[in-house]
Amino acid sequence: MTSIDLATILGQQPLGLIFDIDGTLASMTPTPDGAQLWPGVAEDLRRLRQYGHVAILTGRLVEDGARIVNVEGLTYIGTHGLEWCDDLPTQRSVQLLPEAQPYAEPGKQLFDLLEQQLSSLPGVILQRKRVGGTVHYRQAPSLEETRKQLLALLEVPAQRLKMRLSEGRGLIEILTPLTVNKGEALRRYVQRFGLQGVIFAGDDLTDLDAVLELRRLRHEGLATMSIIVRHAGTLPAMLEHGDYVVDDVAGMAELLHSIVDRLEQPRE
Ligand SMILES: O=P(O)(O)OC[C@H]1O[C@H](O[C@H]2O[C@H](CO)[C@@H](O)[C@H](O)[C@H]2O)[C@H](O)[C@@H](O)[C@@H]1O
Repeated sequence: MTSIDLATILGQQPLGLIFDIDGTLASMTPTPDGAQLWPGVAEDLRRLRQYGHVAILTGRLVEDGARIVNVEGLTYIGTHGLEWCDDLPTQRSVQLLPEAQPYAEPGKQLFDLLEQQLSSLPGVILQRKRVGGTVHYRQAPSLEETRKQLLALLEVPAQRLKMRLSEGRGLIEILTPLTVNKGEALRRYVQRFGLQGVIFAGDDLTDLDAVLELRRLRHEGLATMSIIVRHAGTLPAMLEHGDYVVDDVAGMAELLHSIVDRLEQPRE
C-alpha cells in the first residue's frame, strides 16, 4: 500500500469506481467467450452503485463486456474507450465516438482479409468489434510462427488503410490511428460527473494509460487510487506506477468486497 489512503478516497463525493474486466474482475480463460465474472463480483457491483458512479472500461465490445458483467445501472465503455453505453446495451443505445466512425470500414476490410485465410491459421480466433478488433492466436500450435504469419498478412494493408496494429500476449489488436485509449476515456468519465474521488482497477498493458491518467488527475487535485491486479508476467511498469497491488482476480474480488463493506458502514 502506498501513502494513499483508501478511506480518504472513499470519503470523496462524487466518487467514481472504474474496472477493467479480463484479468481484473474475470480470470483469464483459453478463449474470449469463456470469461466469467469472479463469484460475488456482480453482487458487489450492484451494492457499489449506491455509493458512486461505477463504470466498466474494457477492450471488449460494449455488448461483449456487458454480457459478462450484466449489472444494470453501470456505464459500459468498450473498445478501449471508443464506445459508450449508459447502462446495459439492452436498455440504452451504444454511442460510438464520432471520430471513430470512419475507421469501421477499414477495420472490417482487414478482418475480411484474415477470414479468407482462416483455414491456414489453426487456433486463430477473430474477434470483430464495431471498429477494428482483436486477433487471438494464444491457441495456435506455434505462437511465433502464427504471429509472423498474421503480421505478414496485416502490416501492408493496415498501413494502406491507416489502421494501427498493436501486440499483446497471444493477440494482435487492429486499432484506429486515434489517440483514444483507456486513459483518455477515464478522464472523459471523470469530467462528465465532476468526480472528486476516483478508483481504477486493471491488470494489463492497455490499463497502463488509465493508471498514468489517474496520476495526472491526482496532480490536478483529485483523490485517486489505482489498483493493479498482479498475475505471473504483470508488466513492471504497472507495478511501478500503480498505487495498490492485489494478487490475482481473487484478491481483487476480496478488495472490492471490503470497499463495499466500508462504504456501507455508517459515517460518524
Ligand atoms: O480490457 P479488458 O477488459 O482486459 O479486455 C482486454 C481483452 O480481453 C479479452 O481477451 C483476453 O481475455 C480472454 C479471456 O480470458 C483471453 O482468452 C484472451 O487471450 C485475452 O487476450 C477480449 O477477448 C479482448 O477483446 C479484449 O481486448
